[in-house]
Order: sequence, then structure tokens, then C-alpha cells
Amino acid sequence: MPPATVDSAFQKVTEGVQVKPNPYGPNPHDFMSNVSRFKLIESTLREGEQFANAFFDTEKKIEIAKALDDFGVDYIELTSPAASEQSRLDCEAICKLGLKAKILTHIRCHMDDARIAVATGVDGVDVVIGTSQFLREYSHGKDMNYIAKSAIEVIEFVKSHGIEIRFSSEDSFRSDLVDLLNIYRTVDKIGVNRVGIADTVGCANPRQVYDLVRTLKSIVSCEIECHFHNDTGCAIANAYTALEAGATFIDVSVLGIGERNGITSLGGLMARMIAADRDYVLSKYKLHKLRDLENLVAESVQINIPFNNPITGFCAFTHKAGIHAKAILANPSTYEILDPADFGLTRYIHFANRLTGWNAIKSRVDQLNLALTDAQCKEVTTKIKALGDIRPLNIDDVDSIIREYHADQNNEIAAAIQA
Ligand SMILES: CC(=O)SCCNC(=O)CCNC(=O)[C@H](O)C(C)(C)COP(=O)(O)OP(=O)(O)OC[C@H]1O[C@@H](n2cnc3c(N)ncnc32)[C@H](O)[C@@H]1OP(=O)(O)O
Ligand SMILES: O=C(O)CCC(=O)C(=O)O
Ligand SMILES: [Zn+2]
Repeated sequence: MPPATVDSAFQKVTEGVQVKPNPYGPNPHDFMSNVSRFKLIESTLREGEQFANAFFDTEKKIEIAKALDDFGVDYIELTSPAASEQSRLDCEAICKLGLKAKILTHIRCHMDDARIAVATGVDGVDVVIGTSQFLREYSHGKDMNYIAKSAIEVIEFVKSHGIEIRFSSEDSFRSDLVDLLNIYRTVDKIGVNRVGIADTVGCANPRQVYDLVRTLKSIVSCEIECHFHNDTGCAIANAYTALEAGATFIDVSVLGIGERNGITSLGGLMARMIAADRDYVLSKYKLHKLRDLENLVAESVQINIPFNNPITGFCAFTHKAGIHAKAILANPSTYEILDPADFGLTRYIHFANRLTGWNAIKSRVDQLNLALTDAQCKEVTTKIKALGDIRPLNIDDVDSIIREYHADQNNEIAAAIQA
């Protein structure tokens, strides 16, 4: 029998066995997809600093930058050194750390900012300028000709310093498509490393993202980066769709922090991507460091990890209803698309409630090392549910009911023997 070949879009198999496609992975026939080749531009120290609560002093920025680097992000994007003198000094300090991740800074499309940026020692500069009518009229007030001219000047200047340059159109999804394609074609011709699409107001949906990235892919030769705000809840889905359409780089921040309600979160994207291509994600990123990284950032900006956060939300791997608990105990894949062990976490069966079932209670009985038959487990479950109808339960309540029931059974047996 010939050995099985394992494509990254396919699940692991034993030799000789028919390979099954991963239904959550990229379509193996979709040659445009970069789902199995994506890279992260981590922007906690740029977009994340724009989060309402954020203030990172130099020490904290360095701690976060090191933690991001350790996690394995490809790029770390920093606040513009034109923002303040301390921002500039911090940018220089992070460049000197000698991290594996490349260091980028993010500037306006302006020579003053570009000069300050290249002097910091960054590996690359991310340039942005608004192209939508809203921003052209009410933000910088410049027309497309001016934008093209200043973009060329800034890009050539940055390139002349031998570092990477990315050009991005802010508010891309509310920009005129012809304007957009013209400016991207112009900057591509003069050799930008990446062009960026930014959903600055979080208005785009996955189909629009797919169409725009696909169209852009057909007219530029450089790589495509995407940046998605989460105002309408599409940031992770849009990021995934962008990769399917041929983008390579996704901007993320820890917990998604950023302007307003933020952008694609690092953890959320990891959850989506590990479902699509586990081998690739595990080979690049130290997922078991995610929880510490999120705690570090959450503490720094004084927020709690939301209960429904992908992966690290307190109940992300907690199974409660009896039907779920039974199946999870038999095979975790029944109700889990992600394996908590991949993130250094464990699953939990929440049995102390009235939605529990006898299978979950039997498993608790086993944990307590008590001997009850299935019929007895069912009977004690009825008692637990009866109390659960009156008030919320805790583990102690359940354990007490089980132990009391167990003792009663033993007493009955002893009495029967004596009689
Ligand atoms: C969508 C995004 O998140 S883009 C990134 C946002 N990041 C930041 O804003 C970084 C932090 N910002 C700052 O520290 C300050 O805004 C600075 C230093 C950049 C500018 O400060 P100020 O000179 O006081 O200007 P202010 O912030 O009031 O207005 C922005 C200025 O930049 C201009 N501008 C805005 N976007 C761009 C752009 N992409 N390219 C060139 N100029 C721009 C505006 O026209 C305005 O210029 P004006 O002085 O002629 O009015
Ligand atoms: O530079 C970019 O691509 C994105 C800038 C930004 O933060 C945004 O447009 O929301
Ligand atoms: Zn943004």
C-alpha cells in the first residue's frame, strides 16, 4: 500500500490510510488561499495603545514586546515615533532589544514622520493615509493626486534606507474602488513590500473582504496585509476570509484592544486558524503562552478577560448540560473543535447544577472513589437536581449529597446483613 501523503490542509493520518480533508481548513484546490501560510503583524503596542484604557510605560512596552516575541509573532508594530518624544525613545529602545520579530512603526504619509521613523532603527515602516471621501474631506483634506505624490515620496525615502515599507489606504472599504486600485498599483510599481487594506470603521463583511482582496491580488505583485476593526463583530471572520482570498498578513492585538472596540484579537485568530491548520499554527506560535500574554496585557490596561473570549474565557472549555457532559466524557471532539491541551489548558465538566445528568454525576462519583451502580447514580442525580431546582449549587453541595447517599446505601446493606 502506498504511504499516505499529508497535505497541510488535511488531517494527520496513519500510513496507508485514506487521507480525510479537514472540513474547517482551506480548500486544497484553492491556490489563492494563504490560510496555511499566514503571518501576524502584532499591533498591541500601536493599535492597542489607541484603546481607551491603554497607557504603557517603557518598561511595560518592553515586557509586552518580549512576550509577543516569545509567543512567535512575525512583526511587532509600534506607535508612531512622531506621536511624542517618549514614543520615539520607546521605539528606539525596542529596536535595540534584538528580538526575533521584526519591528515596525506606523506613520502618516508625510516626510516629517518618515524621517523620524527611519532614524529609530526599525526594520520597517507602515505608512497609512485615508482614501475615503470622509477622510479626504474631514481628516487630511488631500485629493488622490496629492496622496499618490506624497506616497511615492515617502516610500522612496524609506526604501532608500534599506528597510521594509508598507502602504495602506485607511478606510479602504468606503473608498472608491478605482481610486484604491490606482493608488495600490502605483505603490506596487515602485516596490512596496506590502499593501494594506484597512477596515477602519469595521463596516466590511466577509464577502466584501473576499472580493476586495481577490481584486487587489490580481493587480499587485507585492504581499497584502489586512486590518479589521470589530465594530460589527466581523473582525476574525474578515481576517480569515482575507487569507482565503490571498492576503498573507493580518494585524492583530492581544484581546483585540484598539480604537473603539478594537480589532481582530490574537487569541481569536489563533482559535480560528488552529481549526483550519493545526500543524502550521503549532509549528509557529507558542500557544501555551497565550493565557499569560493576555493576562499581562489585561492587567496593564486594567480589564478582565471577557467570559466569552475564545480559548481563555473562563468557560471556553467548560461543559455544563448533561447531554454535552455525557458525550464529552466519551469523546471530547463531540463538543470541542479546539483541544484545550494545545493551549496548556484543561476542560471542565460543570456538574453542580440542575441541567446535569447521571453520566456527569457518575464521573464525579468515580473521582470521589465511591462505588455506586448506574441505577444508584441515577437516583442520586435526581436528588441533586431537586436541590438544584431550589438554589444554585456548588461542588460541595453535590459532593455532600453523593457522600450522604453513598453512606445511606452502605448503612442499608449493613442493616440488611445484620437482619
Ligand atoms: C486609523 C488609525 O488608527 S491611523 C493611526 C492613528 N495614530 C495616531 O493618531 C498616532 C497618535 N497621534 C498623534 O500623536 C497626533 O495625532 C500626531 C502627532 C500624529 C499629529 O498631531 P497634530 O499635529 O497635533 O495633529 P492632529 O492630531 O490634531 O491632526 C492630525 C493631523 O494629521 C493629518 N493627517 C491625518 N492623517 C494623515 C495621514 N494619513 N497622512 C498625512 N497626514 C495626515 C491631519 O490632516 C492633521 O493635520 P493638520 O495639523 O494639518 O490638521
Ligand atoms: O495602517 C493600517 O493599515 C491601519 C490603520 C488603522 O489602524 C485603521 O485604519 O484602522
Ligand atoms: Zn485600526
